[in-house]
Amino acid sequence: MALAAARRLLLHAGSRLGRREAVDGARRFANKRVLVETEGPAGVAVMKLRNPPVNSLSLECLTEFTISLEKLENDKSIRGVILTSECPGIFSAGLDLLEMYGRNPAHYAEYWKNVQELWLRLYTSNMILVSAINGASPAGGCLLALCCDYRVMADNPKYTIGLNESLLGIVAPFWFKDMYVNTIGHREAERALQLGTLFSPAEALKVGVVDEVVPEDQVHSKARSVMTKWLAIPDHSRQLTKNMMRKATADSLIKQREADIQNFTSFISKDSIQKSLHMYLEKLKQKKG
Ligand SMILES: CC/C=C/C=C/CC(=O)SCCNC(=O)CCNC(=O)[C@H](O)C(C)(C)COP(=O)(O)OP(=O)(O)OC[C@H]1O[C@@H](n2cnc3c(N)ncnc32)[C@H](O)[C@@H]1OP(=O)(O)O
Repeated sequence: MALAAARRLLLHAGSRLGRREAVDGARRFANKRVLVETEGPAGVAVMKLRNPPVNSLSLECLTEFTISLEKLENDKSIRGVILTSECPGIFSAGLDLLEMYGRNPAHYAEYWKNVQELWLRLYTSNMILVSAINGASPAGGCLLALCCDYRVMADNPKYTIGLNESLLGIVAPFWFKDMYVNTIGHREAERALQLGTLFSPAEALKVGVVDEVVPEDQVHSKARSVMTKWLAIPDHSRQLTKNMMRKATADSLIKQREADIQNFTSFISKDSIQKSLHMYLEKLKQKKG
Protein backbone atom coordinates (compact mmCIF):
# COMPACT_ATOMS: atom_id res chain seq x y z
CA MET A 1 0.00 0.00 0.00
CA ALA A 2 2.76 2.40 1.02
CA LEU A 3 4.66 1.69 -2.19
CA ALA A 4 1.58 2.19 -4.32
CA ALA A 5 1.11 5.59 -2.73
CA ALA A 6 4.79 6.46 -3.32
CA ARG A 7 4.37 5.40 -6.92
CA ARG A 8 1.39 7.71 -7.44
CA LEU A 9 3.32 10.53 -5.82
CA LEU A 10 6.41 10.01 -7.94
CA LEU A 11 4.48 9.73 -11.18
CA HIS A 12 3.38 13.32 -10.72
CA ALA A 13 6.05 15.55 -12.18
CA GLY A 14 6.74 18.39 -9.82
CA SER A 15 6.12 16.31 -6.72
CA ARG A 16 8.57 16.57 -3.86
CA LEU A 17 10.68 13.59 -4.97
CA GLY A 18 10.08 13.58 -8.70
CA ARG A 19 10.82 16.95 -10.24
CA ARG A 20 11.11 18.04 -13.83
CA GLU A 21 13.47 20.84 -14.77
CA ALA A 22 14.52 22.61 -17.94
CA VAL A 23 18.29 23.01 -18.18
CA ASP A 24 19.80 24.62 -21.29
CA GLY A 25 17.02 23.27 -23.47
CA ALA A 26 17.54 19.74 -22.17
CA ARG A 27 14.78 18.22 -20.09
CA ARG A 28 15.43 16.23 -16.99
CA PHE A 29 13.52 14.62 -14.21
CA ALA A 30 15.03 13.27 -11.10
CA ASN A 31 14.02 11.00 -8.30
CA LYS A 32 16.38 10.57 -5.40
CA ARG A 33 18.06 7.50 -6.89
CA VAL A 34 17.53 7.87 -10.63
CA LEU A 35 18.33 10.86 -12.81
CA VAL A 36 16.93 11.11 -16.33
CA GLU A 37 18.22 13.65 -18.81
CA THR A 38 17.06 14.07 -22.36
CA GLU A 39 20.11 15.57 -24.00
CA GLY A 40 22.15 14.31 -26.94
CA PRO A 41 20.50 12.79 -30.03
CA ALA A 42 16.83 13.71 -30.39
CA GLY A 43 14.49 11.21 -28.78
CA VAL A 44 17.14 9.80 -26.44
CA ALA A 45 17.16 9.88 -22.65
CA VAL A 46 20.13 9.11 -20.43
CA MET A 47 19.13 7.33 -17.26
CA LYS A 48 21.70 7.43 -14.45
CA LEU A 49 21.50 5.28 -11.35
CA ARG A 50 22.66 7.20 -8.31
CA ASN A 51 22.14 5.15 -5.20
CA PRO A 52 25.55 5.37 -3.50
CA PRO A 53 27.75 3.78 -2.49
CA VAL A 54 27.19 0.87 -4.92
CA ASN A 55 23.84 1.40 -6.72
CA SER A 56 22.35 -1.60 -4.97
CA LEU A 57 18.78 -2.16 -6.07
CA SER A 58 16.92 -1.45 -2.86
CA LEU A 59 13.14 -1.48 -2.87
CA GLU A 60 13.10 2.30 -3.16
CA CYS A 61 15.64 2.25 -5.97
CA LEU A 62 13.67 -0.43 -7.88
CA THR A 63 10.48 1.58 -7.48
CA GLU A 64 12.04 4.82 -8.69
CA PHE A 65 13.72 3.01 -11.58
CA THR A 66 10.44 1.38 -12.68
CA ILE A 67 8.55 4.66 -12.43
CA SER A 68 11.19 6.51 -14.44
CA LEU A 69 10.98 3.87 -17.16
CA GLU A 70 7.21 4.07 -17.15
CA LYS A 71 7.40 7.85 -17.61
CA LEU A 72 9.78 7.46 -20.54
CA GLU A 73 7.61 4.76 -22.14
CA ASN A 74 4.64 7.14 -21.90
CA ASP A 75 6.59 9.98 -23.52
CA LYS A 76 6.11 9.39 -27.22
CA SER A 77 9.05 11.67 -28.09
CA ILE A 78 11.50 9.24 -26.45
CA ARG A 79 12.72 6.35 -28.62
CA GLY A 80 15.87 5.27 -26.83
CA VAL A 81 17.46 5.17 -23.37
CA ILE A 82 21.11 4.97 -22.40
CA LEU A 83 21.39 3.28 -19.03
CA THR A 84 24.42 4.16 -16.95
CA SER A 85 25.64 5.00 -13.45
CA GLU A 86 26.56 8.12 -11.58
CA CYS A 87 28.49 6.15 -8.89
CA PRO A 88 32.20 6.11 -9.71
CA GLY A 89 33.47 2.64 -10.60
CA ILE A 90 30.13 0.90 -10.05
CA PHE A 91 27.43 0.23 -12.60
CA SER A 92 25.28 -1.62 -10.04
CA ALA A 93 26.09 -4.08 -7.23
CA GLY A 94 22.82 -5.82 -8.06
CA LEU A 95 19.96 -6.63 -5.76
CA ASP A 96 20.24 -5.13 -2.32
CA LEU A 97 21.39 -7.91 -0.03
CA LEU A 98 19.85 -6.14 2.94
CA GLU A 99 16.41 -6.54 1.34
CA MET A 100 16.98 -10.30 1.26
CA TYR A 101 18.56 -10.80 4.66
CA GLY A 102 16.95 -10.74 8.12
CA ARG A 103 13.50 -9.61 6.92
CA ASN A 104 10.12 -11.32 7.05
CA PRO A 105 8.41 -13.35 4.28
CA ALA A 106 5.98 -10.52 3.45
CA HIS A 107 8.93 -8.23 2.82
CA TYR A 108 10.69 -10.79 0.62
CA ALA A 109 7.49 -11.24 -1.42
CA GLU A 110 7.03 -7.49 -1.86
CA TYR A 111 10.67 -7.05 -2.82
CA TRP A 112 10.62 -9.87 -5.36
CA LYS A 113 7.42 -8.58 -6.95
CA ASN A 114 9.23 -5.30 -7.60
CA VAL A 115 12.31 -7.08 -8.99
CA GLN A 116 10.05 -8.96 -11.41
CA GLU A 117 8.26 -5.76 -12.37
CA LEU A 118 11.43 -3.87 -13.20
CA TRP A 119 12.77 -6.81 -15.19
CA LEU A 120 9.58 -7.22 -17.23
CA ARG A 121 9.43 -3.51 -17.99
CA LEU A 122 13.10 -3.33 -19.02
CA TYR A 123 13.21 -6.59 -20.94
CA THR A 124 10.02 -5.92 -22.91
CA SER A 125 10.56 -2.20 -23.44
CA ASN A 126 9.67 -0.90 -26.87
CA MET A 127 12.43 1.67 -26.55
CA ILE A 128 16.00 1.03 -27.69
CA LEU A 129 18.05 0.35 -24.56
CA VAL A 130 21.83 0.72 -24.62
CA SER A 131 23.86 0.20 -21.47
CA ALA A 132 27.00 2.21 -20.86
CA ILE A 133 28.61 -0.05 -18.26
CA ASN A 134 30.99 2.23 -16.43
CA GLY A 135 31.80 0.03 -13.46
CA ALA A 136 31.36 -3.25 -11.63
CA SER A 137 28.22 -5.10 -12.62
CA PRO A 138 27.64 -8.29 -10.64
CA ALA A 139 24.38 -10.30 -10.48
CA GLY A 140 21.39 -7.92 -10.65
CA GLY A 141 23.71 -5.29 -12.16
CA CYS A 142 24.50 -7.70 -14.96
CA LEU A 143 20.78 -8.46 -15.23
CA LEU A 144 20.05 -4.77 -15.95
CA ALA A 145 22.69 -4.75 -18.67
CA LEU A 146 21.43 -8.02 -20.19
CA CYS A 147 17.97 -6.46 -20.60
CA CYS A 148 19.46 -3.87 -22.94
CA ASP A 149 19.63 -4.22 -26.71
CA TYR A 150 23.35 -3.37 -26.76
CA ARG A 151 26.04 -3.29 -24.08
CA VAL A 152 29.13 -1.07 -24.12
CA MET A 153 31.61 -1.66 -21.28
CA ALA A 154 34.54 0.39 -20.02
CA ASP A 155 37.91 -1.27 -20.55
CA ASN A 156 39.01 -1.37 -16.93
CA PRO A 157 40.10 -4.78 -15.60
CA LYS A 158 38.88 -3.77 -12.12
CA TYR A 159 35.32 -3.87 -13.43
CA THR A 160 33.71 -7.27 -13.68
CA ILE A 161 30.33 -8.45 -14.88
CA GLY A 162 28.36 -11.68 -14.60
CA LEU A 163 25.69 -13.60 -12.75
CA ASN A 164 27.66 -14.57 -9.63
CA GLU A 165 24.70 -15.76 -7.52
CA SER A 166 26.18 -19.21 -6.87
CA LEU A 167 29.14 -17.56 -5.07
CA LEU A 168 26.64 -16.15 -2.58
CA GLY A 169 25.09 -19.58 -1.98
CA ILE A 170 21.93 -18.57 -3.83
CA VAL A 171 20.54 -19.67 -7.17
CA ALA A 172 19.77 -17.36 -10.07
CA PRO A 173 16.05 -17.62 -10.87
CA PHE A 174 15.02 -19.30 -14.13
CA TRP A 175 14.35 -16.01 -15.90
CA PHE A 176 17.86 -14.69 -15.10
CA LYS A 177 19.15 -18.00 -16.49
CA ASP A 178 16.95 -17.82 -19.61
CA MET A 179 18.23 -14.36 -20.45
CA TYR A 180 21.83 -15.49 -19.93
CA VAL A 181 21.27 -18.48 -22.23
CA ASN A 182 19.66 -16.17 -24.83
CA THR A 183 22.69 -13.91 -24.69
CA ILE A 184 25.72 -16.22 -24.45
CA GLY A 185 24.36 -19.66 -25.35
CA HIS A 186 23.62 -22.72 -23.26
CA ARG A 187 27.13 -24.09 -22.68
CA GLU A 188 28.71 -20.77 -21.66
CA ALA A 189 25.72 -19.93 -19.46
CA GLU A 190 25.79 -23.34 -17.79
CA ARG A 191 29.46 -22.96 -16.91
CA ALA A 192 29.27 -19.29 -15.90
CA LEU A 193 26.18 -19.80 -13.72
CA GLN A 194 27.61 -22.78 -11.85
CA LEU A 195 30.94 -21.08 -11.24
CA GLY A 196 29.38 -17.66 -10.60
CA THR A 197 31.90 -16.23 -13.04
CA LEU A 198 32.59 -12.53 -12.91
CA PHE A 199 34.12 -11.69 -16.29
CA SER A 200 36.69 -9.00 -16.94
CA PRO A 201 35.69 -6.67 -19.81
CA ALA A 202 37.89 -8.61 -22.27
CA GLU A 203 36.42 -11.95 -21.19
CA ALA A 204 32.89 -10.55 -21.22
CA LEU A 205 33.42 -9.42 -24.80
CA LYS A 206 34.81 -12.78 -25.83
CA VAL A 207 31.92 -14.74 -24.37
CA GLY A 208 29.28 -12.23 -25.56
CA VAL A 209 28.09 -10.84 -22.23
CA VAL A 210 28.88 -7.39 -23.67
CA ASP A 211 28.94 -6.24 -27.28
CA GLU A 212 31.80 -3.77 -27.16
CA VAL A 213 34.63 -2.74 -24.84
CA VAL A 214 36.04 0.76 -25.19
CA PRO A 215 38.42 3.02 -23.22
CA GLU A 216 36.69 4.28 -20.11
CA ASP A 217 36.45 7.89 -21.31
CA GLN A 218 34.67 6.77 -24.47
CA VAL A 219 31.88 4.68 -22.97
CA HIS A 220 29.26 7.41 -23.22
CA SER A 221 30.22 8.66 -26.68
CA LYS A 222 30.24 5.08 -27.96
CA ALA A 223 26.83 4.40 -26.40
CA ARG A 224 25.53 7.52 -28.14
CA SER A 225 26.92 6.51 -31.52
CA VAL A 226 25.46 3.01 -31.15
CA MET A 227 22.13 4.61 -30.30
CA THR A 228 22.26 6.77 -33.43
CA LYS A 229 22.72 3.64 -35.52
CA TRP A 230 19.77 1.89 -33.89
CA LEU A 231 17.59 5.02 -34.21
CA ALA A 232 17.97 4.79 -37.98
CA ILE A 233 15.87 1.60 -38.01
CA PRO A 234 12.10 2.14 -38.31
CA ASP A 235 10.56 1.76 -34.85
CA HIS A 236 7.70 -0.52 -35.89
CA SER A 237 9.89 -3.18 -37.53
CA ARG A 238 12.53 -3.06 -34.81
CA GLN A 239 9.92 -3.27 -32.04
CA LEU A 240 8.07 -6.19 -33.64
CA THR A 241 11.37 -8.00 -34.13
CA LYS A 242 12.41 -7.39 -30.52
CA ASN A 243 9.06 -8.63 -29.33
CA MET A 244 9.37 -11.76 -31.47
CA MET A 245 12.81 -12.48 -29.98
CA ARG A 246 11.92 -11.80 -26.33
CA LYS A 247 8.24 -12.69 -25.90
CA ALA A 248 8.66 -16.36 -24.98
CA THR A 249 11.20 -15.56 -22.26
CA ALA A 250 9.05 -12.80 -20.77
CA ASP A 251 5.88 -14.91 -21.02
CA SER A 252 7.41 -17.75 -19.06
CA LEU A 253 7.71 -15.44 -16.05
CA ILE A 254 4.38 -13.68 -16.68
CA LYS A 255 2.61 -17.07 -16.58
CA GLN A 256 4.06 -17.94 -13.18
CA ARG A 257 4.73 -14.70 -11.37
CA GLU A 258 2.93 -15.71 -8.19
CA ALA A 259 4.65 -19.11 -8.04
CA ASP A 260 8.02 -17.44 -8.64
CA ILE A 261 7.37 -15.06 -5.73
CA GLN A 262 6.45 -18.01 -3.51
CA ASN A 263 9.60 -19.89 -4.59
CA PHE A 264 11.81 -16.92 -3.87
CA THR A 265 10.20 -16.24 -0.52
CA SER A 266 10.52 -19.80 0.74
CA PHE A 267 14.06 -20.18 -0.65
CA ILE A 268 15.41 -16.95 0.79
CA SER A 269 13.71 -17.56 4.16
CA LYS A 270 15.58 -20.85 4.70
CA ASP A 271 18.03 -20.78 7.60
CA SER A 272 20.80 -22.22 5.44
CA ILE A 273 20.34 -19.48 2.80
CA GLN A 274 20.19 -16.74 5.41
CA LYS A 275 23.43 -18.14 6.84
CA SER A 276 25.10 -18.02 3.42
CA LEU A 277 24.01 -14.41 2.94
CA HIS A 278 25.27 -13.54 6.41
CA MET A 279 28.67 -15.01 5.58
CA TYR A 280 28.80 -13.17 2.26
CA LEU A 281 27.93 -9.85 3.92
CA GLU A 282 30.62 -10.47 6.53
CA LYS A 283 33.12 -11.16 3.75
CA LEU A 284 32.23 -7.85 2.11
CA LYS A 285 32.81 -6.08 5.43
CA GLN A 286 36.13 -7.86 6.09
CA LYS A 287 37.38 -6.91 2.63
CA LYS A 288 37.38 -3.32 3.90
CA GLY A 289 39.14 -3.80 7.21
C1 LIG B 1 16.75 -16.91 -5.31
C2 LIG B 1 17.73 -15.90 -5.13
C3 LIG B 1 17.77 -14.83 -6.09
C4 LIG B 1 18.51 -13.78 -5.88
C5 LIG B 1 19.21 -13.07 -6.88
C6 LIG B 1 20.08 -12.14 -6.52
C7 LIG B 1 20.81 -11.37 -7.46
C8 LIG B 1 21.68 -10.32 -6.83
O1 LIG B 1 21.84 -9.30 -7.42
S1 LIG B 1 22.40 -10.66 -5.30
C9 LIG B 1 23.57 -9.34 -5.09
C10 LIG B 1 24.88 -9.76 -5.64
N1 LIG B 1 25.83 -8.69 -5.57
C11 LIG B 1 27.11 -8.89 -5.30
O2 LIG B 1 27.58 -9.98 -5.11
C12 LIG B 1 27.96 -7.65 -5.19
C13 LIG B 1 28.56 -7.51 -3.84
N2 LIG B 1 29.36 -6.31 -3.77
C14 LIG B 1 30.62 -6.23 -4.26
O3 LIG B 1 31.17 -7.16 -4.80
C15 LIG B 1 31.31 -4.92 -4.06
O4 LIG B 1 30.63 -4.20 -3.08
C16 LIG B 1 31.41 -4.07 -5.34
C17 LIG B 1 30.05 -3.89 -6.01
C18 LIG B 1 32.39 -4.73 -6.33
C19 LIG B 1 31.95 -2.67 -4.97
O5 LIG B 1 33.15 -2.82 -4.24
P1 LIG B 1 33.70 -1.58 -3.39
O6 LIG B 1 33.67 -0.34 -4.21
O7 LIG B 1 35.00 -2.02 -2.82
O8 LIG B 1 32.61 -1.34 -2.25
P2 LIG B 1 32.38 -2.21 -0.92
O9 LIG B 1 33.23 -1.66 0.16
O10 LIG B 1 32.48 -3.65 -1.19
O11 LIG B 1 30.84 -1.91 -0.61
C20 LIG B 1 30.42 -0.66 -0.07
C21 LIG B 1 29.23 -0.93 0.83
O12 LIG B 1 28.16 -1.42 0.02
C22 LIG B 1 27.70 -2.67 0.56
N3 LIG B 1 27.23 -3.51 -0.56
C23 LIG B 1 27.91 -3.96 -1.59
N4 LIG B 1 27.13 -4.66 -2.42
C24 LIG B 1 25.89 -4.67 -1.87
C25 LIG B 1 24.64 -5.24 -2.26
N5 LIG B 1 24.49 -5.94 -3.39
N6 LIG B 1 23.61 -5.02 -1.45
C26 LIG B 1 23.72 -4.32 -0.30
N7 LIG B 1 24.88 -3.74 0.11
C27 LIG B 1 25.95 -3.93 -0.66
C28 LIG B 1 28.93 -3.25 1.23
O13 LIG B 1 28.56 -4.22 2.17
C29 LIG B 1 29.49 -1.99 1.88
O14 LIG B 1 28.70 -1.70 3.01
P3 LIG B 1 29.33 -1.04 4.33
O15 LIG B 1 28.18 -0.89 5.27
O16 LIG B 1 29.93 0.27 3.89
O17 LIG B 1 30.36 -2.02 4.83
